[in-house]
Amino acid sequence: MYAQKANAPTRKPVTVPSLRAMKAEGRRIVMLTCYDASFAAQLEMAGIDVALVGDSLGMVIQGHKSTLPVTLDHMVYHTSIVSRGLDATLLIADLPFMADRDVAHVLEAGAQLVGEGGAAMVKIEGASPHILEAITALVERAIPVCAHLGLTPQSVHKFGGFRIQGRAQDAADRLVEDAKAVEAAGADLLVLEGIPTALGERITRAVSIPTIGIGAGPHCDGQVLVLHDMLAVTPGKRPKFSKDFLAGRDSVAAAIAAYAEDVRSGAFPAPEHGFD
Ligand SMILES: Nc1nc(=O)c2c([nH]1)NC[C@@H]1CN(c3ccc(C(=O)N[C@@H](CCC(=O)O)C(=O)O)cc3)CN21
Ligand SMILES: CC(C)C(=O)C(=O)O
Ligand SMILES: [Mg+2]
Repeated sequence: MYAQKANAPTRKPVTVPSLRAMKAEGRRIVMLTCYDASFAAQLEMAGIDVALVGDSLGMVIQGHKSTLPVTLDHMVYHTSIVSRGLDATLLIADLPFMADRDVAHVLEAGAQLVGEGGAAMVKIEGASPHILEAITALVERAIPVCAHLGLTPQSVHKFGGFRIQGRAQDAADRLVEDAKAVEAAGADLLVLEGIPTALGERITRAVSIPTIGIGAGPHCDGQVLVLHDMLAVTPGKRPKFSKDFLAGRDSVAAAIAAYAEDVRSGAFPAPEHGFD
């Protein structure tokens, strides 16, 4: 961890219980992905609540076309270097593709991401029976879990691309049931990705744990974006739900601060960042 800057204001550490308190009090949760110590220090100084070491690093750091080639070793490495740049910001790490092959692998991955990597929480995609079992197994060992539903990128081949999920009524109903199931299994946080705005609102009301949206509309309890998308350094096409916060600003610090302010005020996401 970097030493506290002499005149930097101190911030209370963000914790798993404090995220629940934020939902209860209607204070929006600000989350960004992060992959190294220097950017972690930028997130820390901007007062970002949660940093996510996403397996999106396979795309924006490694240059792959999906998140599937990312390994547990890659995730542990990036989690450990991000953790050195953080202080009060809560750190979450993604479980990579196929770390969920069985509960033993999930627990080993959780042990490495939290024990070696320094994450406070791990994120796992989906709500199939073996995922629910894995969530409970982690929570029973005091590893808090962030669930992830909707456009879960590790299912890209099943979806036939990065497609918005939950558009049909039956698919929407299934996602509401999945959200209740991950909460019942013990998840403390829920990322909703690539779903219609109305469904983001419905799920946020159906669960008592905070929801964090990315392409899920403005009614979620918080928002997350891929860091490279909001700084517009992602090569090629960026998802429609992202926004360039560096445009018209003169520093990375100003862009990250503006993102935090716009999420907290409700200015981001705007209707054009959502799906009907
Ligand atoms: N740079 C980056 N940003 C992300 O948000 C992101 C990643 N990488 N990698 C992992 C996943 C993949 N994600 C993506 C990627 C593309 C679309 C996309 O192109 N969506 C279309 C909508 C398609 C539809 O309507 O069904 C879009 O226009 O945004 C969405 C999510 C989100 N995550
Ligand atoms: C987009 C977020 C939610 C993610 O899972 C990632 O960055 O890998
Ligand atoms: Mg991910």
